[in-house]
Amino acid sequence: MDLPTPMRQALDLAQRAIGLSEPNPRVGCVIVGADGAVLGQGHTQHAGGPHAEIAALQDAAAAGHDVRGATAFVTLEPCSHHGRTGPCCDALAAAGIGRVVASCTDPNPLVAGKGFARLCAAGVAIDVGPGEAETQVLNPGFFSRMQRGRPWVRAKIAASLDGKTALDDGRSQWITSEPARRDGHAWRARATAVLTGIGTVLQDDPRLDVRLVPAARQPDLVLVDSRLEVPSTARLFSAAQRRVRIYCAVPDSPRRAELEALGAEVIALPNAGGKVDLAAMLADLGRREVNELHVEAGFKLNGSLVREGLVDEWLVYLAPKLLGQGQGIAAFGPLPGLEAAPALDFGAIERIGPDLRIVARATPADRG
Ligand SMILES: NC(=O)C1=CN([C@@H]2O[C@H](COP(=O)(O)OP(=O)(O)OC[C@H]3O[C@@H](n4cnc5c(N)ncnc54)[C@H](OP(=O)(O)O)[C@@H]3O)[C@@H](O)[C@H]2O)C=CC1
Ligand SMILES: Nc1c(N[C@@H]2O[C@H](COP(=O)(O)O)[C@@H](O)[C@H]2O)[nH]c(=O)[nH]c1=O
Repeated sequence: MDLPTPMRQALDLAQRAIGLSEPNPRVGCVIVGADGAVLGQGHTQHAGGPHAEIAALQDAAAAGHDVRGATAFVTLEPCSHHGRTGPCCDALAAAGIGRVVASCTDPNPLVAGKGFARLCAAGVAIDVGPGEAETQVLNPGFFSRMQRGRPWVRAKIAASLDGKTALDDGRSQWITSEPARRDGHAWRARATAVLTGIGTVLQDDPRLDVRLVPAARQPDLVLVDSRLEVPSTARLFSAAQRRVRIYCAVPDSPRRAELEALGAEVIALPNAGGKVDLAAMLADLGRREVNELHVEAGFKLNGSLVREGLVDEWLVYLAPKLLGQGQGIAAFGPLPGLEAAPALDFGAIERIGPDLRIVARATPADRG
């Protein structure tokens, strides 16, 4: 079905909220008069700032447009609750908007349908549906958190053409090109948080921040470190204004206070094997409003995440290089074999500089 032009414009605006609106969804709004002229438009701003509908109403007011009787095209059900901002449905009704066309109902079970009900009660006509699939694709993390109580997990891997992600001795070396690494930073920037394992920190001392592309905010850093071995001097602590959470398996470690003094939050979630309980960690991150979780980890943590069925999407960069048998480390530790392998669907495949970028998603049946 062809989308109405204003809804297409609203979806384009929603894209601009990527990396900005966390933990709020990426939403766009276009207000159109009876003659089809655009009266105001906007998208979700930073958390605590205006939602898309308010930004569009403000835009219309700034241009001196009268929106009474106009139609608001918005990519998600207008909110009905007092959160960091006031309810958008009340603002639309108070401004005299005559009709709201929304892509879909809010996936938050606590508020779903309430915005529409309030608009109806205020005499505003409602249409729901155009752009629903596009809104879900744009907001996998928000929908995942609301519907499954955990983030959308996207694991990035940078590998040689034969799938090796590090040298045998674990030495850090760039495998992929500078354009591919810059592209990887853009994916970091859209995530609420970046996750890594202690093995990667001890080997590479990575920063795992966004430096190669502009960023409205730095994603949080999440570290899986069973025994709290991360050195206090690790570079991941040096990024300014970034929240660092460390999941461990030792509730009473003497290192906790030292790491907390560096500003890190330390959370003990042990599993039966004395490592971090990864499913419980994802549920905890969901409660802490993490929408998209960008994983850059080594073969051990990647392997555990795959074996537990916790990865929703793969972002794989392949460099035109071959390391061959006996050289280089595979992207994953042992997996259960071809019969039990998780089913994946390829999505977009693009060339980034000299490398390839492949996006693959776990099929819905294989997502947790
Ligand atoms: N090319 C690429 O895309 C990337 C490559 N790398 C490379 O990977 C290498 C490091 O790999 P690796 O040592 O596997 O590091 P990881 O980042 O996978 O960290 C692994 C550690 O996480 C801890 N852990 C805690 N709970 C769990 C759990 N439930 N499941 C699995 N692990 C858990 C374990 O520590 P403990 O035993 O203490 O419990 C384990 O040793 C480096 O050489 C690095 O350069 C890393 C990232 C990306
Ligand atoms: N080797 C490799 C990558 N490795 C990943 O990048 C991390 C370093 O991040 P930073 O310290 O922020 O620059 C490193 O620890 C590992 O997770 N990434 C890539 O895009 N291409 C590559 O060839």
